[in-house]
Amino acid sequence: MKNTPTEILRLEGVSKTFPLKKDFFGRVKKLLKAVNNVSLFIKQGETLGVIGESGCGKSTLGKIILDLEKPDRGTVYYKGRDISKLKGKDYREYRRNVQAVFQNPQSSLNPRMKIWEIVSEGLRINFKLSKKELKERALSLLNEVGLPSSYADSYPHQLSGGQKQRVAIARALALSPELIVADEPTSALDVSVQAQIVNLFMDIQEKKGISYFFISHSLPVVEAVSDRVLVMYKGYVVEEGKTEEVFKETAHPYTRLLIESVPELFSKKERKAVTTLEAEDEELEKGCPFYPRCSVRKRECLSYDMESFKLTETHKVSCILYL
Ligand SMILES: Nc1ncnc2c1ncn2[C@@H]1O[C@H](COP(=O)(O)OP(=O)(O)OP(=O)(O)O)[C@@H](O)[C@H]1O
Repeated sequence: MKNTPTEILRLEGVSKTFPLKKDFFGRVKKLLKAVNNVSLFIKQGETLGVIGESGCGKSTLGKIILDLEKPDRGTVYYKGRDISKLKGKDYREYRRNVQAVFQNPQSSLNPRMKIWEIVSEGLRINFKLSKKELKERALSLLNEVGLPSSYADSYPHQLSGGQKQRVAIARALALSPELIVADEPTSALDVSVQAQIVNLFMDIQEKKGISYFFISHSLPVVEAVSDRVLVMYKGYVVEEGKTEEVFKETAHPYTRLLIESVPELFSKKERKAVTTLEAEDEELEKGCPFYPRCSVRKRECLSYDMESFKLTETHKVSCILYL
């Protein structure tokens, strides 16, 4: 019998708001809903991609998974256990097993540390290892990410952007994590280097069976790496499904709009007539947040509570047209 992959992470009904406007006395006047009632799961060895335009809540969701932001509502489960209740050894295990690679390797690497020290820092903190052992482990990690050992004694400023991102990946791998939150890991890199880094992520996954929560506003990158995809709009997941469902059987008008804006993903014949209305991007008190920009909107959308509709076992959409 084939083993079903273990579920590494699950979010249930997670929301996060930030104070948007404060009055003269510092009292909060308006709240920004950055993440809105999001539920998701990530299984062992799979990549869950997240797409959506700037400010839709992708990074906040990533930070919630990493416990760098606390949700106001909802629960994050690591292997079935609520992370807000994990203590001591159990909490440390979760933090070791869920690592991050951020967009800008320049700012995420300490400029005063040598490359081998950066890569082995997590091991130094978590395990009692000698300097010799740490360096040996760092050299092997550099090798895993395609960097020659001769870089071990260099400093970050001596490396190119792509090489620095390889160092950040090696650092994330040092503690043998089960899940990596990769937040726009290729966006700061030259186009020619982006594909190499995407390939590195995929090679590592194949060898180690790691899972990725892969955030990117680049649709071709997300399509290439992901098994499943979430589409976010103003903090809501408006569509989710297997990669081919989201990209080929696109259901939500917003997802269609996103895909339309990347010409190489859609041949002219396949393009559907979805255009943005000229309406400004106004904030609605209730109803579908995409309403002001939607070309297929109806009056009922203004009272729609964003309940999701199952198109298949794996494909879900939050749009009143499907209810
Ligand atoms: N610490 C914070 N305080 C106040 N507002 C915040 C904070 N962090 C994020 N936000 C706001 O929450 C919303 C979602 O931000 P987030 O960074 O999660 O979006 P994103 O989809 O990752 O965008 P980008 O692609 O530009 O990184 C944005 O409007 C952002 O300004």
